Formats: sequence, structure tokens, C-alpha cells
Amino acid sequence: ASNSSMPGPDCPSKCGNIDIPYPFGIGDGCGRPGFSPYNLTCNNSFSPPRLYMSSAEVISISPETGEIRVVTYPSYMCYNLNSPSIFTSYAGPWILANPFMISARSNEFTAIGCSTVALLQSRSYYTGCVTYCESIKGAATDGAQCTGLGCCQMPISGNLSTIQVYWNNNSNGTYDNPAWTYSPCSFAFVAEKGWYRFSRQDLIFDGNNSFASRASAKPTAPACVSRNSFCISATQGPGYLCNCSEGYMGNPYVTGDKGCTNINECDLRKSNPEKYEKLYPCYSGSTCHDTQGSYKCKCKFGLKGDGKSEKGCQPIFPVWAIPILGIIVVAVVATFAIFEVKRRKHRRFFDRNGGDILKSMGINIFTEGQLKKITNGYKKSIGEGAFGKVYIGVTDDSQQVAVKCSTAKGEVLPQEEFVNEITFQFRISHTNLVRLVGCCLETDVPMLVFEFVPRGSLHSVLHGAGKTLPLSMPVRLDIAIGSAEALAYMHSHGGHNHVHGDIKSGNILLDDNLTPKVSDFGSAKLVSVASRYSKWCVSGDMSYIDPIYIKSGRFTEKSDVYSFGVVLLELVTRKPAKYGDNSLYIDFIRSFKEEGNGRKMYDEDILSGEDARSYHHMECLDRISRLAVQCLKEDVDERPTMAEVVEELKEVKAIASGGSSSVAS
Ligand SMILES: Nc1ncnc2c1ncn2[C@@H]1O[C@H](COP(=O)(O)OP(=O)(O)OP(=O)(O)O)[C@@H](O)[C@H]1O
Repeated sequence: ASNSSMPGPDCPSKCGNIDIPYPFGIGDGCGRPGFSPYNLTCNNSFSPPRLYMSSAEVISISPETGEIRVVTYPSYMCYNLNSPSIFTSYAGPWILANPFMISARSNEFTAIGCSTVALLQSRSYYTGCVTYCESIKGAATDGAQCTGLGCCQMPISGNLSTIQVYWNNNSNGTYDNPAWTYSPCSFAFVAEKGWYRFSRQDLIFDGNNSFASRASAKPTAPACVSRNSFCISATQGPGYLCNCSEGYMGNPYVTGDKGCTNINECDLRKSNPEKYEKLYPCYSGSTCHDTQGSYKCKCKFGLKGDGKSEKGCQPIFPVWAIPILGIIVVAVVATFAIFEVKRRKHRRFFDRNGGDILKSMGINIFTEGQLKKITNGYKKSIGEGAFGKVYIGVTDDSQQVAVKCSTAKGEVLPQEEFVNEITFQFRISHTNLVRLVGCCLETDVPMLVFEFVPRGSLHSVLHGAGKTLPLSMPVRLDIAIGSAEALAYMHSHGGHNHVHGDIKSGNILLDDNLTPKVSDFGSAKLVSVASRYSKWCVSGDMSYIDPIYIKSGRFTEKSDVYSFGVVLLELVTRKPAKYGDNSLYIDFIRSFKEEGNGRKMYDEDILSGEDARSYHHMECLDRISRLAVQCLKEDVDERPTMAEVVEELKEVKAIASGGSSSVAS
């Protein structure tokens, strides 16, 4: 046999109303080649046309079940009342063409009559049934089951390809069967189960009656060529049948679209819920999702399990866990919301503080989290100024830093000025300037990270905790020279914008070698003038402020010179700028004017120390105090520049170190 699995394009697909699925076909080359039973004929002389498989009329062909349904005719035997005789009509023998067999599953044998023994024979197979009724009224009622009262029914064996009906008429030539008077005919046939419905009327038929019954027959050997089809052994006789796999429907004997295709159970459920929701159930309100050859029932949110199984979907969490879960969810959402608000706030500040620009310039930008880690959660505060608190910290590369956190909320420089200031500070480099390591821009006022200077401020060394530390003349001179050099450097870089504005002994830090490092260049500028001014008033740092600034409101390099003059006085006298109700400046100037020098105010330690015996010692002190008085001049033009201050201090240092004096004391 050829393996062709498709009918030709010209083959009719219908005869009247009957579909003709492959492997059946009408006409040459339309049915499965080599199997004559598949070649059907369509008799168009009937209306509607009738389909035939050799002489048997075909009613339907179902590739899904592997069955064709054909018309069969009953056999009958009748007693002729007018001239006593019996006439019989045998339908058959009815022989099905190979490979078809009578379906034992679908068909049954039925006999009708009031004194009837009907026999069914197929080659070496014999069976039969008996029916009897005393009168028509003694027969079963209409629609009743055929249990022998007017009709009998029995299942038939499988594997029958031929059947024939016989009668045992027991007339013995006398024609005296009393039943023939009220029921002259007996009928027998093989037909589809349930097709025949008993009626007493059938018992009084006179022989001209004709039944047309329907029997189903199964083919036994077509090839299962459709995808998603499979073969099963024939339930009767040799051979096999083709079926669509579960979840598919169509013709298993053909390929392509007409073959077995997926059943969309979900669409069917929608189109006819009453029928299909039972057939394809989805329990617990689960939703149907079609899959190839099947469907899935997805459980609703919060439920798990198989919506297809009767057990349905179960809650993922037990009922008691739901409130706990609710609390957890609310907590998570709240945490997330707080985190998100914080993140946005950080971003807003970062943008306002010119974060992207500074980042692109290679400035070290720390996150708030990083600073928290660096300062170990802001554990150790090392001081507090106008800008805010200062914390010690250690960076990832083990560098000690001082982190300045602002308390002055919302008081920031305009973005451009801030970016310029930070960039400038980040780029400048001088041994006597505290180096800016980086900054954090995620806060309202940016946090600044500086190199850590371990000895604290000159103020604390001179007047505070470090007061016990003996300070020789050269050390004091080195501190003065280093600080003055830092100021001169800043004044010569970038013009008047880079005045310090807050020079005081508290802003001169000392490292382990007592090398001075001027701090607060940035923060002095980065904190609003108003807040600094109020801080000065409170802390008494007004003693360093240039009176000209107070009058004009403008800081100049000469304002720094003035403040540095006060620091020089502190170095010479080791007295704070303000002590009790006294001002160092006022007291010293008075003494200076009265005596022509301020010797009476000089630090006793420096006068009595080892180096005091030096010939030039007093001269050096006098020159420093004269320089200080010069710096403190009311007329700014009389004040030296920081470069001149450096020069003078260096000369004094040279004298103190044993060099010759240029000015007689
Ligand atoms: N880089 C640093 N290394 C070590 N300690 C520092 C550093 N910067 C500041 N400090 C300490 O923190 C203290 C506070 O410093 P900050 O500069 O904020 O304020 P201030 O200089 O005392 O006052 P103001 O803000 O009015 O100038 C300083 O006195 C100093 O002891």
C-alpha cells in the first residue's frame, strides 16, 4: 500500500451531508490506495445523495472513534392468515468487507415477536434470543426494555465480520401457533445499542413493514499519520485503529490541519460553560490556560496547588499566618517606601550640590552610607565648630580622616560657587593646608572629609589641654612661618576669593611633628556668613575679626593678615585672644604703646627657657611682636601682605637660629 496520507485536491469531501474523511474517498485515487472498502460511491439519484460502501449505505464516518455507521435491514418471518403459510425474508447473510467488523461495543442483537426464537450465526458462532407474549397486552409496555416480553435483546460477540439471522419456526407444518393470530410476524436484526425502542405496534406488523436499522463497523488497518494520533489494537479481530491523542481532535488518518489538532478546552468552557465546565473543570476559581493536548488551571494569587484536581487550590499560607504575613508585608512596604523617599532625597541633594559635575571632575564622592561606615556610625566626635560636628574616621585604604557634618541646615552656597570652591580645594596642595579628601553630597549641606591632623589645634596646644607642652622659640616660629606660608599661598592662588576669613589659633592644626596645617579654608566659605557671624559672637572669636570687615562687610587678604596678627600675639604671649574680660589685642597694644614693646606680656616660659639666654632671643621676640602690631594696624595699607609676613618671620627665624641681626634691638 502507498503511504499517501492525503486525498487529492479534486476529491469530494462530502456526499450529501456526510463528511468523507481520509482514508475514505469517492472516486479514483481518493480513498486509501490498495484498500477497496475505502473507495466509496455517492449515489446522487437520491436527494440528499446517499453514500455506499459496496452495497451498504453509509450514514456517517467518524475517524475520532474509528467507526463507520451503515444501514442494516431486519430479517423477518410472517404467518399468512389468509392462506395458512409462513413466509420469511432473510436480510443477509450480511458480510462486511475486510477490514471492517461489527462493533460489539456499539451493537446488539434484537428480536421482536410473541412466539419467536431468533438465531444469529456468524461462521462458527451461534447465539439467539427468545421472546414470548400471551397477548399484545401481555407484552412489555412501549419504551420498556427488551427482556423477552414481546422483544428480546442481547449483546453480540466481537470479531464478527459476517452475520445471518435464522428462525426456529416450530410450525411442524400445522401452522397452529396461537400467537400468530395476534402477532403474525417476527423480526430480528443487529443494530446500534439503544437505536431500537420497543413498541407494541411492532408486534402487529403484517410483514410489509420494513425496518432499517443501523449498525456500526470498525475498520482495522489504516495508518495513523496525523501528528498527535496513536494506534490501538482493534478490540475485535486483528489489526489496529487510530485515535487522536487525548486533548486533540480531528482525523487521525490524515496529516495537516484536518488531522488531530489541539482542543482548546478554555475556549470551549467559555462558549458553553454549562457543558464544558463540567467536562474540563477548573476548581477553586482557578483560571483556565490552554496547553497543547491539555489545559492548566492556574490558582488565584495566594493559592497553590492544581486547580484541575478536585482538591483544588489551597492557601499558600495557613490562615493563622496571614495576619503575621500582613504585618511583614506592611513592614517591608514601609521600609521600602522609607528607603525610596531617602534615596530620592539623597538624589535631590546630590543634584543640587552639583554631584554629577564634581564626580566627572574626579572628586572623591562618598555616599552617606560610606561615611557612616568610615566614622563607625559617627562614634567619636573630635570637636565642634560653626559648620557642625567633626568626627574621626578611617577610610577603606586605612587613611585617618576628619568628617565635618553640618548642622547648618539649608544654608548652602549656590551650586556653581560650591562646585568651584570644592574643586579648588580638592586641587590645591600645600604642606601647611589641611587637605580635602572628598565630600558627601547626599545631605542638605554637603559633608566634607579632610585629612586628619592628630595633635589638634594650636589653640588647644597653647591654651587648652596641651598647655603643658613646652614650646621653644624655633617651634613657635616654625608654626608661625608654616601658617603664614599657607595663607600667602592661598592669597596668591585665585585672587581675593581665596581669603581664609576665619584665621584663629583654633583653625591652625598641628601634626605629630608640630607642623602647622591651616584648616577651614573651605568650610569658612561654605558656611553662610550669617551663621559664622553669630558663632563668632557667641564663642568670642570676634577677637580675631578685622574691624574693617565689621565696618565694610567685606573680607580681604588684609583681614586674614589682621587675624594672623592676633595669632602671632598668642604665640608670643601664650595668652588666648580673649581671657576673662580682657582682650589680648587691647592689652598688648596698650603695653606696646606704653613701653615701646610688649615685653611685660611675653610668655614667661619663653623668657626663662634654655634659648632665652641667646643673645638675639629678645630681639626675635620684639620683632615678632612688632610684626604682629603691624598686622593689626587699623589702616589696611599699613598692614604687610602675608608674603611679607613670611619673609619677616623667616628672617627672625634665621636670627633665632644664630644668624646676624639686621635691626638693632
Ligand atoms: N582635619 C582635622 N583633623 C583633626 N582635627 C580636626 C580637623 N578639623 C577639625 N578638627 C577638630 O574639630 C574641631 C572643630 O573644628 P571646626 O573647624 O569645625 O570648628 P572650629 O575651627 O573650632 O570653629 P569654626 O567653625 O568657628 O572655625 C577643631 O577644633 C579641631 O580640634
